[in-house]
Amino acid sequence: MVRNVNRSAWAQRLLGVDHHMRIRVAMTAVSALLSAVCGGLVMLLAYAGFARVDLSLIWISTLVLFNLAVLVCIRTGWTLSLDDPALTQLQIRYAILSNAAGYALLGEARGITPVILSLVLMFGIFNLSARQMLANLLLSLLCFGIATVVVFWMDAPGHNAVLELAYGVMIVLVLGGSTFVGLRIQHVRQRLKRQKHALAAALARIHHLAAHDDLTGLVNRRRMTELLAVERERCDRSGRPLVLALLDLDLFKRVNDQHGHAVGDAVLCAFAQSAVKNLRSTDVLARWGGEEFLLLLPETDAAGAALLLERLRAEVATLQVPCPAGHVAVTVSAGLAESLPGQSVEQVVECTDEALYQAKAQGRNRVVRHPQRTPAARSTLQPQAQN
Ligand SMILES: Nc1nc2c(ncn2[C@@H]2O[C@H](COP(=O)(O)OP(=O)(O)OP(=O)(O)O)[C@@H](O)[C@H]2O)c(=O)[nH]1
Repeated sequence: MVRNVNRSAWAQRLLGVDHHMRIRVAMTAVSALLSAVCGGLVMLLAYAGFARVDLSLIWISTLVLFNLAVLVCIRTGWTLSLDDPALTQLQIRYAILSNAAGYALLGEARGITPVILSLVLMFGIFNLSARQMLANLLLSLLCFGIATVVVFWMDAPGHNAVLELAYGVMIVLVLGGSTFVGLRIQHVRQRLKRQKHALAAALARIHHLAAHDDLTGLVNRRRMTELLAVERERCDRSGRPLVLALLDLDLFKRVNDQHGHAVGDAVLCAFAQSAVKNLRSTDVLARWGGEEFLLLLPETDAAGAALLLERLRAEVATLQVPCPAGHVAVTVSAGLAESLPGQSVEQVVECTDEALYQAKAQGRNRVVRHPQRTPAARSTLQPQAQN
């Protein structure tokens, strides 16, 4: 257990804490390790007489030093502000130049360099675009073409027209093949990425549909019930009363009967839009039933809520919803209630329903506040405003 903790502390120190940093450092370290192994192989070939030891040493030293410098730059966070914080393109471009130089300098051991390069190109698969990969392939072919000319020009040991031709074909095949595989993997990755985004969008849409009313776009009854439970707990903690209002479009059946269901739907939408415009961002208006809407007013006392509802009622009365016959006008009635200590959400909603019933009974197009907070008025419901 203690050993595991020590090991992870060491891993954190070496690779960093950030997930992306860890991946960058690990990838660069693996690439550096592979370069070191390839360098070892070249040295082996040099000591076996296939390449000049001094040139091989210079070639390997620059390769290892470059890799170490890149590793330090990444691990210290120096590259974080760059577009390519993993320095992938720089590493690959360096590998292309270095291996092409190796091809020209390493004598009979030069055949190993295109293989090393194809290995390095693989590291670009995850970070480079298809365009960058193709550009790297072209640069590789160009550099190795120049290196081949240099081999002939310098009369490098062991060179021979047939052998160089074979190497040339192999270089094209190895680099072209690794780039092709890289492009395929890129393609699959891009498709997976697109599918992931599409799935995330579909999931967000499903969440939205589960919580919202299709017609008006308002929060639906299910979601409102959850929000009410949360607000109830908040009120319990703060000692504030829960303030709710139930709103109902007046004589809405008549709108449907006279103008048709589609116009009725348009009226519902127009009402919802107009109401939302008059609310604060913290207020929540939900479609509670057919033409019934429940309004949750956090951080608002009943007096403030009554003022807001009155403003909303007046605004709705000015609505003119276009229809084939001209315009439809509607009014709204509202029942307002404020919770007593210990009252459940259902009880408060019941109070709003009673107040709404009174608003309708008193002639509609008005706001009625439930009187349960004012004991003197318990037997009568108080109209707040009327036309
Ligand atoms: N167009 C449309 N109509 C709906 C929708 N949901 C409910 N309704 C209609 O709303 C009407 C409600 O009518 P009632 O409950 O009788 O009440 P009202 O005519 O509004 O009268 P009061 O409430 O007493 O003012 C019914 O005709 C329902 O069919 C809807 O989504 N779209």
